Amino acid sequence: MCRQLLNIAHALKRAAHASGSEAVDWVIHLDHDELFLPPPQGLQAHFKHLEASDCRLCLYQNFEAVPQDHTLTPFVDVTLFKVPSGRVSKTPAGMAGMNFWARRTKANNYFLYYDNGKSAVRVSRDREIAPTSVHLLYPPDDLEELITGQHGWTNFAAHELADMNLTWLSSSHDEVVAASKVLHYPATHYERLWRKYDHLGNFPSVRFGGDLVVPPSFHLEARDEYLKHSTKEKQLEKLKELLENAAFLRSEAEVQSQLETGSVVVIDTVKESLRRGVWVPPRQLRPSLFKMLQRRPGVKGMERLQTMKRRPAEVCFGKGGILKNLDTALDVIVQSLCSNGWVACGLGAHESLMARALEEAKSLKPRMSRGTTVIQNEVIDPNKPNADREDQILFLQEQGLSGPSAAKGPAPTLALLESAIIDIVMHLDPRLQRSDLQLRITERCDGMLSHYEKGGAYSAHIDNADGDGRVDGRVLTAVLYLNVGWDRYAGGELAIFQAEHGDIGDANCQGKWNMVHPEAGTLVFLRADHVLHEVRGAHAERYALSVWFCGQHADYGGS
Ligand SMILES: O=C(O)CCC(=O)C(=O)O
Ligand SMILES: [Fe+2]
Repeated sequence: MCRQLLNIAHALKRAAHASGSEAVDWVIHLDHDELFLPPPQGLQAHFKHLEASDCRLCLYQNFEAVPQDHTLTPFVDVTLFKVPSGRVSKTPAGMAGMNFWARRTKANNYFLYYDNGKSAVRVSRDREIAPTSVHLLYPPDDLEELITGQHGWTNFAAHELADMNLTWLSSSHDEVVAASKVLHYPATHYERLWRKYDHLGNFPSVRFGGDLVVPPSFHLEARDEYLKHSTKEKQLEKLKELLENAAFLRSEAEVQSQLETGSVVVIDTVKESLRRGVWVPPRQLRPSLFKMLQRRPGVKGMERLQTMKRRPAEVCFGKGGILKNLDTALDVIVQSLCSNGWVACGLGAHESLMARALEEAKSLKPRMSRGTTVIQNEVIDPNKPNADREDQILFLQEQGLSGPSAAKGPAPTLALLESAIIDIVMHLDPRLQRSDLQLRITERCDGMLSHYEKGGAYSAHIDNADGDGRVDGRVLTAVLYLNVGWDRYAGGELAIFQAEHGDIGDANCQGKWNMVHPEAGTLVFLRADHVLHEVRGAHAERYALSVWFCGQHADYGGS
């Protein structure tokens, strides 16, 4: 550790005083078993981008190599990486993926070695700084300025920062930062593992004179395995077993199943680059914010789209609904989302259940408040005369209406329907990952109950038109209507625009509006970040339960 700190101090000193061809603007500390994977646009553009925002420090997460066989040339052979825990979906599948790995070590470790990231720091000329640690290169004197000016960025998820005492960093959702990563190849051959522990020998479980206790870990398990045996042959054999059991995926089926849980990701850009001898950038995986905003039609464009033809939407699976044809239904939903961006289906819940849900929704009316629109993190005042939505809303969990005590509360049926929607989407998730959309659901939002009446409408919009201001924005909207005995003459249709020619932002876009009646049991899925839709004036009381799901590209991190 001392040697590493001295190395960094030396590098920073040289960087600060260097000039001409030696001049250096940024320093990043990497071990020799690590690589910095720049974002899709390439290193140059990335750092320019950061400089433009006057960022002084970036902290990148690391991705831990998962070998499929022993190799001494991991950079050319390993293409599977464990995804940092903060970026693994908190869905049942994601949790199963994390547990799959944890169960493989005595200490229940997900990452075998460290899972904090590595930082890059911008160097000021003629100014020497001492690094804070090998992982966090920020100059301690600058901390206050970094905090107040929000000059430190990280691609760690915001909810992870508190655990690492890093709340002073801002978690950036910018796709350029989020796509940059450190690839860590800590143990890819049993002989190298043996050498490490042969070198370290019987090291103590405490560091810094006892101030830091090394927690139970794969590191200590490997030390103990080494010490337990006296001959080199035996030590090699046992460490080989240990490494394979903890770190390797040996069959295609195992690889496939972990790719599906989202605990691992394929990153073959390093291998490809070394093989071809030129830098092969990872492909761009997410549309940039600029492109997303460009996709939104302007006022004139919207007026034009409003003149396009309207037709009744097809509602799939009729009375039997999704629940009675689950497997086929899931396939049809994914197929429609791929080709059209939306689908309307019957849920198949019993009519009496829907009637109870409607009663519960009505009883909650006094607790509802005006829906708000958020554009680029700014809440638009719903009382402004030109407000785009006229609904009343309520969030279930926020109001204590879902969760373990839901059964005793005033809305057990709504809570049940919310879990049914979530269950269906959890089943859709692996299919969406394999589909052309290559979409992985990573999170869900609190269920929202909405109410429209007296001609109330919600003008044409895309739910997540600007990235939602977070790393994984909303990608899927699910809306279940609760209106038993809905009178079709009362309007209130959900109108979904489907482009047939061009994109909705293009001046010559052509397409049709698909009109869905908000009848009890009709469940609509639409792509939250793509599909333009509106609620037409509703002249009767209109209730719906919506759940949004966040996600990311399934092979996020490069192909
Ligand atoms: O209730 C509906 O039909 C959809 C409402 C909607 O578009 C929204 O809340 O974003
Ligand atoms: Fe919407």
